[in-house]
Amino acid sequence: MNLRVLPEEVLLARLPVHQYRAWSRAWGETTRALFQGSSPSTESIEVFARLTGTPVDRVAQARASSERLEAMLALLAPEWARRALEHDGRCHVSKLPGEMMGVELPVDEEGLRHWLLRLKQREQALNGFVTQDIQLLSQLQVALEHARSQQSVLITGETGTGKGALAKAIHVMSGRKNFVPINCTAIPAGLIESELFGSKRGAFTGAQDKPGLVAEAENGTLFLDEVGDLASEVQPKLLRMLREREYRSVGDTQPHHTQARFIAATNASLFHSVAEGRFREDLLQRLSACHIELPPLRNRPGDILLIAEHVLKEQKHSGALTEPVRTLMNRYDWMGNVAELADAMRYAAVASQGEPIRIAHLPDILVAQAYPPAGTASQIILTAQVLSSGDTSELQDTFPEALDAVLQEASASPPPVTNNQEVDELVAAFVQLAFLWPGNTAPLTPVALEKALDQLRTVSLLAELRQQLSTGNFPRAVTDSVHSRLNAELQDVKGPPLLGMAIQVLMQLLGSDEPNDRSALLEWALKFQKVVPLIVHVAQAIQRNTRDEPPPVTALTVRPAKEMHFTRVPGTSDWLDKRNHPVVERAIRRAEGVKQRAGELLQIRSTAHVTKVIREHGLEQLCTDLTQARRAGRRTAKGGDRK
Ligand SMILES: Nc1ncnc2c1ncn2[C@@H]1O[C@H](COP(=O)(O)OP(=O)(O)OP(=O)(O)O)[C@@H](O)[C@H]1O
Repeated sequence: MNLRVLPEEVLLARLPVHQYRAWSRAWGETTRALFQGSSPSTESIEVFARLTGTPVDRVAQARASSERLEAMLALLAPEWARRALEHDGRCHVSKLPGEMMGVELPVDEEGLRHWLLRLKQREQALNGFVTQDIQLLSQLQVALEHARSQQSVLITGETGTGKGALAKAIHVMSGRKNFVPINCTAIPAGLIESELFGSKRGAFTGAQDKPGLVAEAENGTLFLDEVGDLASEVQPKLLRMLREREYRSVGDTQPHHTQARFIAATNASLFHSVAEGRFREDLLQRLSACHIELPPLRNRPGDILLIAEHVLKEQKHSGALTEPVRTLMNRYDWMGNVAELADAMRYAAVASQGEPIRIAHLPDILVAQAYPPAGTASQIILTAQVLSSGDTSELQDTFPEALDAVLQEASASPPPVTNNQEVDELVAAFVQLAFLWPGNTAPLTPVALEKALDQLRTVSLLAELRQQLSTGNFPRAVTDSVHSRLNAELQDVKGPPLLGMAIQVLMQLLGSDEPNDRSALLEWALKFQKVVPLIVHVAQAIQRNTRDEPPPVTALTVRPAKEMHFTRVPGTSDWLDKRNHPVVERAIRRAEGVKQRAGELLQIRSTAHVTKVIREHGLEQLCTDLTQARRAGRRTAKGGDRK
């Protein structure tokens, strides 16, 4: 049975651990998508098929007739299912972290040893080539499968996407001897033939007996970089060599045989070049026995920080990036792809002298291009991040004016919302600010809660900071005064961020099963002045319900003291009242995607995780109550209409 739903197999034989994690995350998300709702999307079936190496129609059929992953696996892999049922120790369906399911693979020890050996080899090979992009991972899979063959590989992709790095990885995997690169652009047309094939003494002026790069790559790999620029007179000779594994040195009459393996790379479209007559079609066919197209970095944004950390570690740096830097890196348009990213990180590693990378350590061009325009929500996010990163010298050095503008704007009125993206960013800004609330696991007392409620008005908190910043002396005194003021304010606000919890409650509500189009919700709910009071209501509800409890109350266990309905909590009905009700209704109906977006921005990968956080914080009951209250409110409103 060619079914590869085996994280263990991936772990042991197919991918190194960090890539296995990406794989298993995709696996988890896909299986969840498959089993959420009644009919799974075509996309999730396709992804599942790709991940498992099972034909799409078989997956679709199996899914149609099973309600659980185990049952589906039983259809696709009955032998495993039988053994799993019989509790065969080495074959069972097991739960992986993050509620994922996996099937453990029965392997004999000999096989396991063999796999481990191969794993080690692969890890080494792909050490310098990191990705979590699922499409690229499957391309790598193809590459690795071809590694040991003698077939030529053609790697295409924009400049700096890592063609050379991948060629090297394939070479290492092949277990061959030398890796001999040649850049076909760099060598003049007149010289390339002798460079490649070698020459006989006297073949041309100054010619010596010289073996070429093909000979050097015997039993190894010849990497033809920028092959699209290969001189047209050399193309037939290369073709002959690929076909017959034979070539002649310049000036030599005797043919030589070669066992070299050829990997070619280009950022030009060879298909175009063929159409324009600049590249031979038969040569292209020969070179591309296995073709891998490397996607540009903009199509795999999840790789940006992963590769950045990897490059930093290569530079013996800890790999730590401050939050604002992460934001800027994600905003930057990496035209030069991984090569540009790697250069930027090498620069930052030197500039930071081992400290976590801050904005000031990044190349100027990156900061200038990626820094969001003044007054936008994105700028608020960034500002909030900088403030919370505890290193305001970054701001003073680099953006005092920008910060001032942001804070002024934010305190005067919510940033203007011009389009959906801006609205999204506002949400993000708000959620970010909420999550920046300093917190720890010490008890949350009612007094502290009172204070926290005051501070829930994030905008006024920012305004206060602005006040502090504008009256203080740059640089140290300001920082100190801001910090001491904040510290005094927040001193006894302990526990996980209250505002964050409240937002999660809100998101849980808004992310209820109603589908699609979030713009009305966003327009209504996610402007600061409207969300803040709502959040405060929720927070006050928590407070009221905890007041009866003798303090201290640990925030981690903040939950209604007894079974209660949210509608009974005084002060909460006004957001469900007639005036707001239709708006809330509409908003909730259009809420799909908010949790996900917020989750993404918080680097919480799945909505399930957000839900988990809510669960962990004991807010589930509150959510249920809120949802019931909403439904009850809806019924009342309908009843009212009928009257
Ligand atoms: N996936 C990756 N993981 C880690 N480092 C990478 C990755 N891809 C590329 N790099 C690094 O980025 C740099 C540029 O990569 P490389 O030279 O292979 O790109 P290229 O596509 O061959 O560029 P060009 O088109 O200019 O020849 C190298 O330092 C390489 O090690």
